[in-house]
Amino acid sequence: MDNKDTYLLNFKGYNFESSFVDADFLEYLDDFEIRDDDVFIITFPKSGTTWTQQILSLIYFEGHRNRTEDLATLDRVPFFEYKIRKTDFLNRPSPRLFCSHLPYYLVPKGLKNKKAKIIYVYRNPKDVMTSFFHFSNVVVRLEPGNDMEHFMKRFLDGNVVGSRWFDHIRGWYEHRHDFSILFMMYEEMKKDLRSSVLKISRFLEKELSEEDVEAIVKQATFQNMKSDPRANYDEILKYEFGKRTDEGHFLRKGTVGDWKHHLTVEQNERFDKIFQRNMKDLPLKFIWDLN
Ligand SMILES: Nc1ncnc2c1ncn2[C@@H]1O[C@H](COP(=O)(O)OS(=O)(=O)O)[C@@H](OP(=O)(O)O)[C@H]1O
Repeated sequence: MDNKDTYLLNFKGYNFESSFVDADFLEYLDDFEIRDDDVFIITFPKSGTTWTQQILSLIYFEGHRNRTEDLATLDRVPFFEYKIRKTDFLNRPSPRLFCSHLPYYLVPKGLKNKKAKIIYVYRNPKDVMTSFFHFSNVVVRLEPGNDMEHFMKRFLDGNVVGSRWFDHIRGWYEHRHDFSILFMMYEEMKKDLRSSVLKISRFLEKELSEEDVEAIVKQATFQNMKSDPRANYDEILKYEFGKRTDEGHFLRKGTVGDWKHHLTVEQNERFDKIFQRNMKDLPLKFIWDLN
């Protein structure tokens, strides 16, 4: 392990956020005991983790009725590798729901039993980078004072939490046959949330009534999640971790194509060239804009 930056912890070539990670747990990841009914959301940061946490929590907890209890989405679908809460989430009763940013090669080997399920959510990387830039420079100030040029270099070089975006998605895609995995695209979720909820519930073999679906879709919209403190990290970051500034929100815009307002023409062309070089043989489709 080595510390390239104060907030990055590199373990086996992958960058973690150092403040929430337990080095002993990382050593034990491979052997962590997976149960057949475990469900993992896996993402590169800023690709739709919180959104899918909310959908999953509603499918499993109480999607069919109003959410009355106080439990945050994060507590229903906690992070696997990050100790964000003190509770022992790992030993919860089944079914355990987790979210994670791990690369394919660091997840517990038990996931290869193909019984436990993985939902991998991906998003076009220009919007991922834009969202990440905002989060790191405005919401929590991991990298105060940096401009997009500086951040883009870090993002493309993989000097961010999650390491290189290209490696993360390629790894998971190329090893998809080793796992029981559903690929979801942020932009498709944005285009048609209802179909996305149905796709996820079918994959999880969870039957939903018409009423359930309506309630889940309603509670998983950007506006609803932004105004419900249980469904976003604004209060958690501010009052529990003391990390959040008063500027910006964890749920910032939730749109497709906002990168156009943040990248110069030259930066965009440079990004495209690097994207082509890294992705040309990967048959995944991307949506860069929804207009
Ligand atoms: N319901 C809903 N609809 C549309 N978009 C949504 C929704 N919930 C979260 N988001 C957007 O997802 C971005 C945050 O990504 P993550 O949740 O993956 O972040 S993290 O990795 O957990 O830190 C961040 O994107 P940006 O708004 O572009 O910054 C969130 O706004």
